[in-house]
Amino acid sequence: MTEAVSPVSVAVHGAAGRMGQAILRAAPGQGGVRISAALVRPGSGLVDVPLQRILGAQTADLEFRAALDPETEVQALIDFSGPQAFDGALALALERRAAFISGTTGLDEAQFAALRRAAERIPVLWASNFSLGIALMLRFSRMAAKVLPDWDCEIVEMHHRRKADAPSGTALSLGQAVAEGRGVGLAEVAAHGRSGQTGARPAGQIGFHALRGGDVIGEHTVLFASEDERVEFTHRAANRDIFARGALLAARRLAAAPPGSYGMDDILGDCG
Ligand SMILES: NC(=O)C1=CN([C@@H]2O[C@H](COP(=O)(O)OP(=O)(O)OC[C@H]3O[C@@H](n4cnc5c(N)ncnc54)[C@H](OP(=O)(O)O)[C@@H]3O)[C@@H](O)[C@H]2O)C=CC1
Ligand SMILES: O=C(O)C1=N[C@H](C(=O)O)C[C@H](O)C1
Repeated sequence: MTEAVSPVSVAVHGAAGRMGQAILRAAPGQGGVRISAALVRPGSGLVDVPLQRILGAQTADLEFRAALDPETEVQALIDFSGPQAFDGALALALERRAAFISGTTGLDEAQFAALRRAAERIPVLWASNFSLGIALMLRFSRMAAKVLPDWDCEIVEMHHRRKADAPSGTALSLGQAVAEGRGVGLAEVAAHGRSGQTGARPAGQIGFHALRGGDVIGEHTVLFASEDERVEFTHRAANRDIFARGALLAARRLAAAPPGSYGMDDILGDCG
């Protein structure tokens, strides 16, 4: 993948949120990118407030805005907002012919279809998780599911009390990887939580369990159990910088890429 030579102009959509702020803070330390806009919800109390007043002197010398100034250069748009705001972000990237990088979870099928259509016109990367550790865990999970076809698989995740969607997008991606490893459709084998007289666990089921509490940034375990043994893969995020760095790296790499649908594997390359 050819990288842009001069710093890539990046607009952040959802800039007031936990992830938006993490990206704005991480950008100055990450070479090859320049924040050109920080977009917040129209009506937000942050409209026209300088970023540096909220995020410190190292961040870009810009104000939060509710709309993109027509003069502002945007080569990549990074979106971490919510399903209700996602369509507007994608429309903006298409209008500007900018690369679209989104980590927003809880999207519906129509929104994923819109992403696929957009990829015919601009570079698009949607990932439920931008960390290196989860990219690796997706590979392990697919591989383990293939090697251990008869073992029971359960996916457990825990997040902070403010998370709006469940199970997490990452848990669903991990479930998808397991289903792919087994050559089955996830929708046919997924079970979300258990309660009451459930009966014995059906063979081949993939169970999802979502815990919520406190300020947990994101923890995921994929567990495979047989009668005699158990294998567990666990990833724990210690901060949001791991997601921010992944999204900024994707922006840098995709700004000069041809239209298409990209994944974190395209960005990170072969980890071996
Ligand atoms: N893929 C990954 O690696 C990761 C994905 N995520 C996902 O990213 C998303 C955001 O997470 P998080 O930052 O924790 O959530 P927050 O709720 O902290 O942030 C979302 C932000 O989007 C803002 N917003 C709402 N509507 C608009 C709009 N029309 N224009 C611009 N901004 C808008 C909200 O504004 P307001 O507060 O004013 O309503 C809020 O500040 C979630 O879907 C989450 O699951 C999170 C972490 C990592
Ligand atoms: O909302 C969050 O916080 C997170 N969401 C993503 C998800 O739904 O998988 C990724 C990460 O775990 C944090």
